[in-house]
Amino acid sequence: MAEVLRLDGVTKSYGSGEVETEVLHGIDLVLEQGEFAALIGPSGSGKSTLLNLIGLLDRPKYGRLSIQGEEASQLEEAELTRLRGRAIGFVFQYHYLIAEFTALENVMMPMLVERGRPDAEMQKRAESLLEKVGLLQWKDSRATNISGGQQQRVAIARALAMNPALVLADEPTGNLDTHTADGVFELMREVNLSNRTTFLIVTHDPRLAARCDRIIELVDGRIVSDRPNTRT
Ligand SMILES: Nc1ncnc2c1ncn2[C@@H]1O[C@H](COP(=O)(O)OP(=O)(O)OP(=O)(O)O)[C@@H](O)[C@H]1O
Repeated sequence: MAEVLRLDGVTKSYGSGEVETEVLHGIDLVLEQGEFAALIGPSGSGKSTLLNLIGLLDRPKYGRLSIQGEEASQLEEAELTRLRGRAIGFVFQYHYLIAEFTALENVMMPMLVERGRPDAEMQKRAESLLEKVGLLQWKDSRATNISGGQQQRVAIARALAMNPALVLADEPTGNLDTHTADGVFELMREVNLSNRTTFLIVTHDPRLAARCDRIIELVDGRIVSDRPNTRT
């Protein structure tokens, strides 16, 4: 199986000198293509910090981190940005859609950033992604004129725009009611199964974690348990 992510002995500290505090202590983690994993743990255990490192938004203090075999610590900022854009999709608790843009334009954004100018192919791909998330008929609606669940579906379509190997989702259903959360979660699962996209999902919701294939638990900056979930 292809390895999408590898962390060896990754640490992260905040502050410096006497006030430096290590919040991640020697994280080892491998995610293979097609995995659907939950990252759980109490508030302050380091989940978002770990997601930021994996998402190449921040750098570890020590240790090695590679995405699709590319060792990130060796890369310059510009190369990191390129790797991030190509390999990783992000879904956050708040969707961060651009309010003035339509659903279609929001989904096209990552492709525009990469290629500079809109073209017909980009538009076709954005339309097919919106179709996949069940929102093609809303493509010309402004991001603010659709419901919270629909906004999060657009955010998922946007995360998939560059066909990433890995999607990092930080409390993707945290703002949604149970029914809508279930729909958004199902959608991520469908994408995982149909494209073999790897998902790492931070969640506080034990119901959702229980529907992932693997549950990784972080406590005080350490992985204290990492187990396959047999209940799915
Ligand atoms: N920018 C920062 N500067 C200093 N300390 C930080 C910073 N970000 C996080 N921390 C600290 O690092 C630790 C881990 O925080 P982190 O946000 O990663 O935890 P979390 O598990 O995601 O929590 P939550 O579930 O509440 O989002 C906490 O002790 C937090 O106070």
